[in-house]
Amino acid sequence: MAAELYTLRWGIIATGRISQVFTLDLQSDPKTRDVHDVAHQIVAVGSRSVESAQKFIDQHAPSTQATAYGSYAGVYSDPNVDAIYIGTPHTMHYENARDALNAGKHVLCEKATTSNAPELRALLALAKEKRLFFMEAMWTRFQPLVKEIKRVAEEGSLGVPVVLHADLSGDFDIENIPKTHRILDPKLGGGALLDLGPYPMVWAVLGLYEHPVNKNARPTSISGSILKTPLTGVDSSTSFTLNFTEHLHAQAILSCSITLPSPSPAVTIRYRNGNILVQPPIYKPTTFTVQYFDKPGSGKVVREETRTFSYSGGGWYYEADEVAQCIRDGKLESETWGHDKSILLMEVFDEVRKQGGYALPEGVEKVH
Ligand SMILES: NC(=O)C1=CN([C@@H]2O[C@H](COP(=O)(O)OP(=O)(O)OC[C@H]3O[C@@H](n4cnc5c(N)ncnc54)[C@H](OP(=O)(O)O)[C@@H]3O)[C@@H](O)[C@H]2O)C=CC1
Ligand SMILES: O=C1OC[C@@H](O)[C@H](O)[C@H]1O
Repeated sequence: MAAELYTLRWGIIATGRISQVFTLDLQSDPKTRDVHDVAHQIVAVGSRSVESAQKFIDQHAPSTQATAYGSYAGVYSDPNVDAIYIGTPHTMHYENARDALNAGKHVLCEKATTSNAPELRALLALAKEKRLFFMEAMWTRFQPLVKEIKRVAEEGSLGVPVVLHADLSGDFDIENIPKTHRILDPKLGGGALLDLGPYPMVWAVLGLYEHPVNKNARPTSISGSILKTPLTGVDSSTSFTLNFTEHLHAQAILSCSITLPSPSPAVTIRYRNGNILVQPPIYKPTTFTVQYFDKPGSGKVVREETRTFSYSGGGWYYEADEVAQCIRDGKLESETWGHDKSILLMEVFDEVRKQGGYALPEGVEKVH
């Protein structure tokens, strides 16, 4: 018997770049990715101006008959909306998600989920109290290639992980963009760590934290180093290391920069029996290679398999399908990217910012 179709009705908050591509992906037919049990409908778009919301609908969702609102609050109070997608800059996520939850809506919130871990903890407590679903929009974790890497990493041939390197960097042309751009403005949580850091972290979570031998044990130590740009004082390059020593003896060496592209491979997970190499971009990789050694620890590669994945659209629809399936099933969090992982990310970022001396301007962090 065919599964009954559940349609999730979305309200989109903000009309910037990520909201545009996410909205396009929501409109792609789930059957094209072999999803037959959930569908998506865009019913409302909220912007700081109604003209911008209407322009967004005309350009990116013309066949949806979505309602345009000149405020985010309009979307929160629309009775036709089930779930809110939050695509504002990082430092607004806390207030936006709080208001959406207080209005009784489920939430999918862009990364970095909040400005700091206390804000996220407050949101998660609120979501729990209201019995509403909340998920960080960690789209990478839901992509088929990433799920396949997890299968390879855990099927046993490679043994336990020892060292994981992951980098996400990009040349944001920081000398020439306005200092008010979200990547440079400290009031918007600018810099590499909060914008790009979630991606090296998703690989550390997948390769080490989630590894069955690790039993979801958190890192036992975190050390970070921050290089700030004199332009605005945000971090232009950041590196951080996590040790997982409770059940593994493994280390994640992570980095991000807004001044140059990533190296290739940009993720390397090193095991006693081989390596997994992932080509950039690590937020949406299409190619990975698995290398197997002749004997444990030798480093002599005797077998190598490279696999390439492709799919149409942007790849954000996988996380949207997860949200729809979870809400349909009455879940309050995703089993794949649960609250523990979002908290871990924010706690790591708080610690790295503390060690690196990157404090957000007074008043930006709403909960301490
Ligand atoms: N998952 C992914 O692949 C990606 C995620 N992101 C995340 O999405 C978020 C937004 O990024 P992105 O779309 O690139 O950003 P943009 O600057 O393109 O858009 C942000 C939008 O937020 C709204 N906004 C509200 N207040 C402000 C403010 N004070 N300054 C600027 N914008 C404001 C605006 O919409 P309006 O005027 O309609 O209110 C604006 O268009 C970030 O947290 C980022 O980390 C970004 C890129 C990719
Ligand atoms: O989420 C993201 O992924 C790609 C990056 O270029 C972007 O800045 C970031 O927000």
